[in-house]
Amino acid sequence: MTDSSVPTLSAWAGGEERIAALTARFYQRVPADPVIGPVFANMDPRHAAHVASFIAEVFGGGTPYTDHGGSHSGMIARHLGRALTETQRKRWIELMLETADEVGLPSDPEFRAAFVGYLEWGTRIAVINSQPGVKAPQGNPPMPVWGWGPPGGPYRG
Ligand code: HEM
Repeated sequence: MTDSSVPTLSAWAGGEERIAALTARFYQRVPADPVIGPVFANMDPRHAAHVASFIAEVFGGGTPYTDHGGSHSGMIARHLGRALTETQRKRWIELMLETADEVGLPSDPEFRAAFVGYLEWGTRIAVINSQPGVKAPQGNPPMPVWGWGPPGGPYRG
């Protein structure tokens, strides 16, 4: 049984709109970044919005990504063959966390622990899937689901 008085990570962050503000600013900053700028040289103009709806869905904010035809396997497919490096992964996270501060995402310990945990997990999965020879997933793997984790709920002082 889930406790309905505990907000989802998406709701705590401010919903898909706030997550979209985060990704919009992040991908605005990306082109000027010497480490990850080149990785996104041919970025789709809707990329930031797609990543926002993906994260909102993973964070319990409804199904905006799958409602628009997205799937976990589709997301994985976008990373295949890119041979992402650990240096690029680390810079992606660093820039994302700087941007989270810049756009004022909640900074309480509970939210940030869950957020960083997801970014660590998600970026490592992206790097693994991007290595040469990794094939597209079979079938239709479910969307990941991320919650509050060990802290167990939002910061209440
Ligand atoms: C939690 C971590 C991550 C998430 C949730 C994520 C999510 C996504 C999603 C949803 C797409 C598909 C977007 C679309 O359909 O337009 C995508 C594409 C892509 N991702 Fe990621 N990603 C993550 C990590 C990374 C990292 C660490 C890198 C590289 C350092 C990366 C590089 C890319 C690139 C280059 C594309 C294709 C962009 C384009 O050309 O339009 N991703 N990602």
